Amino acid sequence: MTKSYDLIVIGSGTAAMVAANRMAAAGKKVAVADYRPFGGTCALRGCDPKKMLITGAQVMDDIRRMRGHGVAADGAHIEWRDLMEFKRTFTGPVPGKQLKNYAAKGVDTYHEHARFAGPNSLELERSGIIEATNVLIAAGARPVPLGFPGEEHLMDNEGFLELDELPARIVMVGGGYIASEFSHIAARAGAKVTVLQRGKRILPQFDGDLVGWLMEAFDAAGIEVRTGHSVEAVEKTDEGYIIRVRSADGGTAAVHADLVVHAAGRIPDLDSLGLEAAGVERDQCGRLKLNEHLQSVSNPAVYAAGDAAAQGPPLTPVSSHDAKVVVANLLEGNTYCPDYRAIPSVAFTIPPIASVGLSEEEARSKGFKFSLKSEQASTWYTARRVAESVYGFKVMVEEGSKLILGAHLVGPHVDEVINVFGLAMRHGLTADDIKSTMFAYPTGASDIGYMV
Ligand SMILES: Cc1cc2nc3c(=O)[nH]c(=O)nc-3n(C[C@H](O)[C@H](O)[C@H](O)COP(=O)(O)OP(=O)(O)OC[C@H]3O[C@@H](n4cnc5c(N)ncnc54)[C@H](O)[C@@H]3O)c2cc1C
Ligand SMILES: NC(=O)c1ccc[n+]([C@@H]2O[C@H](COP(=O)([O-])OP(=O)(O)OC[C@H]3O[C@@H](n4cnc5c(N)ncnc54)[C@H](O)[C@@H]3O)[C@@H](O)[C@H]2O)c1
Repeated sequence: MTKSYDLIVIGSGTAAMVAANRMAAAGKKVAVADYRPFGGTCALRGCDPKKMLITGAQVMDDIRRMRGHGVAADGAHIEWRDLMEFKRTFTGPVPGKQLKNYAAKGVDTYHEHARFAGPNSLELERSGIIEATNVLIAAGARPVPLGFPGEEHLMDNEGFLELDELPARIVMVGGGYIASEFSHIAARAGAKVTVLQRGKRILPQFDGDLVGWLMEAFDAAGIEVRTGHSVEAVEKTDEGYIIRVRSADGGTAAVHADLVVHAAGRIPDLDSLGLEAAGVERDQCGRLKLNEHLQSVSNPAVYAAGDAAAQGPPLTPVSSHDAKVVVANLLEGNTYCPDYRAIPSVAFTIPPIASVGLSEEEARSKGFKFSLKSEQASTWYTARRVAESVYGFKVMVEEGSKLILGAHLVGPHVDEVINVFGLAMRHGLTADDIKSTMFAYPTGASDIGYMV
C-alpha cells in the first residue's frame, strides 16, 4: 500500500529540517528524502565546514600580523590533514544525529533520490511511490553549468571541503563568496591562489569601496586577483591544468594550476525533480513560479523554500525563514509571506566583509535622502589592537526618520557587528537609538555609535 503523509520534504538541509521539525511538532505525519548524507549544504558542504577551516587560517593571519609585536611563532603552519580532521569532528556526526532526531520525532526518512510521479506523489529510487497532502521542495542549489570545454575538470565546493591534500597551485573560477573565502583558507595553508573573475571587481554583492580596501588583505595573503578575466576553457595536462582566459580588452592568457575550483555561482537544483509530472511550472529563467506564500502557482499542493525557491538571497537564514513561512501557511492557511528586509550577509575573508540593507547605489536610485558616513578606520583602536590595517565602514541614515538604510563594514569583528545593524534595521531602531545604547568596551560593537 502507498505510504501517505501530511508533508513530504525533498532535501534535508536547513529549510527541510526547520519545516520537518515544525510540522512534526504540530502532530503532522512527515517524511524527508535526500539522496546525499542528511544535513544539507550549510552543515556538510558549506557554511559550517568552511568556517572551521577559516579558524585555522585566522590563526595563521593573527601570527602574521602580530609578528614583531610580541608574538614569535616562526615555522607555524597549517597541517592540512589535521585541519580537515578538525572539520570532520563537526561534519562527521551530522547525518547520524539528524536521522536520530527525525526518528525520535516520528519523521520517516528516505536516503534516496525523489522525483515527482504526480501532483502530490513522489517516486523514490528504492522505496517506490509515496504520497502526501503537500510537498515541500527544499532541494537547494548546485553549481551553475558553465558551458565551456573542460568544465568537468572543475572541483565544486563539496570536493574542496573534502580535500585530503592541498595542491600547490589553485585557480578559483569566479570571484564571489566562494572564491574569496576558499582563497583565504588555501593561501594561509600555503597554496598559491589565483582568482579569475569575469566582473570588474570581486565580491559584487558588497560595497565597492570596502572591497577595494579589502584587497590589501588579499595582497598580504599572496592571493592574485585578476578581474575582467573570463575563463573560457580548462585543459588537463600531465602537469595539471591549463586555464584559458579572455580578458575584458579581448586579450587571452593561460594560467597553470594543480586544482581548478568552481566558484562561479549556483542555481536552484530542480532539473531532476520531474516537475512536469506534478504540473509545477518554472519561469523563463528556470526558477519555480511561486506566489507570495511560497506556493507553486500551478500546483497548490507544492511549496518551496530556501535555495530551491530562490526568492530571497541564497543564504542559510533565508532558508530557515522560508521554511517557517511555509509551515505557518500549511498550518494556518496561506496568510504569511517571507520578509526579506535587512538580511545581513558576510563573506568570511580574513578580515571579513559584511553588509545589510541597501547599497549606496540602491539608496540613490530609489530616491532616498540620506546622510552617509564612511571612513577607512585603520587608526581606530578596534583595528590597532589586533594590528590589522583593513578596517572601514559605510553607513547610510535616512534624513528625517533617522532610520538606517544600509550598513557596510570590513575589518575585525564585522561578522558579528553587522548583526547589530540588522537588528536595528529590522526592528525600526534609529541612529539616535543606537547612539544612546551602551555597548561593552572595548568590543567591535562599541564603534557603532561613531558609524551612524
Ligand atoms: C561553500 C558554501 C559556503 C556557504 N557559506 C554560507 C555562509 O557562511 N552563510 C550563509 O548564510 N550561507 C552560506 N552558504 C549558502 C547556504 O549553504 C545555503 O543557502 C543553504 O545551505 C541552503 O539550504 P537549503 O535548505 O535551501 O538547501 P540545501 O542545504 O542545499 O539542501 C538541499 C538538499 O536537497 C537534496 N536534494 C536535491 N535534489 C534532491 C532530490 N531529487 N531528492 C532528494 N534530495 C534531493 C540535496 O542533496 C541537498 O542535501 C554557503 C554555500 C556554499 C556552497
Ligand atoms: N558567506 C556566505 O554567506 C556564502 C559563502 C559561500 C557561498 N554563498 C552562497 O552561495 C552562492 C554561490 O557562491 P559563488 O561564490 O559560487 O557565486 P557568486 O555569485 O558569489 O560569484 C560568482 C562569480 O563568478 C563569476 N563568473 C561566472 N562565470 C565565470 C567565468 N567563466 N569566468 C570567471 N568568472 C566567472 C561571476 O562574475 C560572479 O561574480 C552565493 O550567491 C552565496 O549566496 C554564501
